[in-house]
Amino acid sequence: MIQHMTRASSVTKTTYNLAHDVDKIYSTSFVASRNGPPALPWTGPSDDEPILGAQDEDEEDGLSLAARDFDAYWVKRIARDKSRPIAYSPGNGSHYVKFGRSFLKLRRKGDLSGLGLGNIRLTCLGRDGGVLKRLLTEAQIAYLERDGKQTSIFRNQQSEWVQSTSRPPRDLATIVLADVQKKVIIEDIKEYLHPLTKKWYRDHAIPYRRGYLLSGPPGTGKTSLCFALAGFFQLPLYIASLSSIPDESGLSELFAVLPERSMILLEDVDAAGITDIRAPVGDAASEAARKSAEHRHKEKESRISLSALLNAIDGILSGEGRILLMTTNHVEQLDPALSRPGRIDMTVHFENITTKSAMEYFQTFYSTTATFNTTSESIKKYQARKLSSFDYPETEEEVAQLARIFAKKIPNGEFSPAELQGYLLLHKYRPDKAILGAEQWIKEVRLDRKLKMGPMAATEKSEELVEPVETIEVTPPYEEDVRQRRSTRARSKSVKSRSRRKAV
Ligand SMILES: Nc1ncnc2c1ncn2[C@@H]1O[C@H](COP(=O)(O)OP(=O)(O)OP(=O)(O)O)[C@@H](O)[C@H]1O
Repeated sequence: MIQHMTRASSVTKTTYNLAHDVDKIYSTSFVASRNGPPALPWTGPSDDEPILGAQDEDEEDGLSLAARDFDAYWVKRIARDKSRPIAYSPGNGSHYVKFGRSFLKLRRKGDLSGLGLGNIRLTCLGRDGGVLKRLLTEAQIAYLERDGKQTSIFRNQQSEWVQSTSRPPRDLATIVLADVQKKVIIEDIKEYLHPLTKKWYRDHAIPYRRGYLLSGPPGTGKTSLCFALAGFFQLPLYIASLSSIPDESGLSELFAVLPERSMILLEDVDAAGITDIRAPVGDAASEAARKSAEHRHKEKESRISLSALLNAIDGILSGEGRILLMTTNHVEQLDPALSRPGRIDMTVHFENITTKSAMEYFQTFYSTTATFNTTSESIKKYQARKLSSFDYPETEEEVAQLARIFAKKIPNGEFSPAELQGYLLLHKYRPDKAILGAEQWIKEVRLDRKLKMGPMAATEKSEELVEPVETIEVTPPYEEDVRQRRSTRARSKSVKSRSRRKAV
């Protein structure tokens, strides 16, 4: 909001950090905080007073030092953490700032305990408010330079959105999901975001909103897909869990202030213990949803009713232009009213890992481009040391060959991608060990599940569990395969050197 006044122009803003833009702040009242974003300390009370702590070292430098000498790196890292930069920001009240040649008055009001800036009112003397507009434009540009490519993530704190972090986008290629499913959802969102679609909705008097339901067992990539989609479309992601919202008016407030072109993720909607059930009495699916909701309501006493949730999603106060994503582990337990078209326009089903997807996952995990993506000599040496006892695949084709051997050992649909990721993380640099240890890992996970199910189930299931793992046999044996790869490599090297000699 920009106000022109007879003698002064002023602007009230709450969104941008002004630290980059103002040249100097003349004030004696500052708030020192270690909570603020360390990269953006405000100018301190005096130019001579150093800002304590330094910026984070360049990531590549840190990695190089760690690769050479982990102990030295760790001492430095801890010292740096202990002297985290202290950010000074103007306290509540009036301050004077110099921006270019102009003096501006800055008045701050609000809660200084959190990360937010509270309410800042800027006033400049004179009739020309242009200096304020310039300041805000520069602040916006500085913000975009710093955070433009990152995915901004907001979480609800009670009934307010608070930016929790910005992080580099997750590549969609790292999500194991059938290519066709990925393509369908991306095309659908593209179509929705198209300006002609918006016009079409308006012309047909249909509320311009789109909803997706992501369903599947735990750890199959529902939340990860939301992060990746937000990164792909460069949209801010707003995440809320129904159980953390204090009451129904809080819920509608959260939906009402969502900006156009944003994504909102409601996690585990089946687990929220919604308090009224609208499924019609009669058919079996609705009955199941009703019973399960009643049961969960008894257990959780959620403060949010189903009608309030439906109202927030598509009521009159709910903003337009946003994309709603809901995740659930039990699609069958959702009230049909929640998932009807108009609220949920597309459902994406996630599954446990299949033999085929295990192969793809292994390939992404050990991709040579991801592992050797560095120009630093010390990091290369470190990797060479780590891999010295093993002939790490040099090409993507070699990784694919190993992936095929690995995938044969993974039974269809028994393990989640999260479980598989946990296992492969134990062998980050050793795809050979991941292959050799797979049967043992499968046995251990099965045993672990049996123990978690309790002694009764354990006895019932014991038959199943002692059965040998069906997919164990690997032909050719792993060692033989490595030998084959080595001899192919040696052959291709000798062909290359022969043709080089010929060329000479
Ligand atoms: N399909 C997948 N592709 C790639 N990584 C995955 C996949 N599924 C799970 N993961 C990995 O497993 C972890 C958990 O995944 P995520 O939180 O997305 O699962 P979820 O389906 O949302 O689980 P929950 O239902 O328990 O919330 C993440 O670290 C993620 O990298």
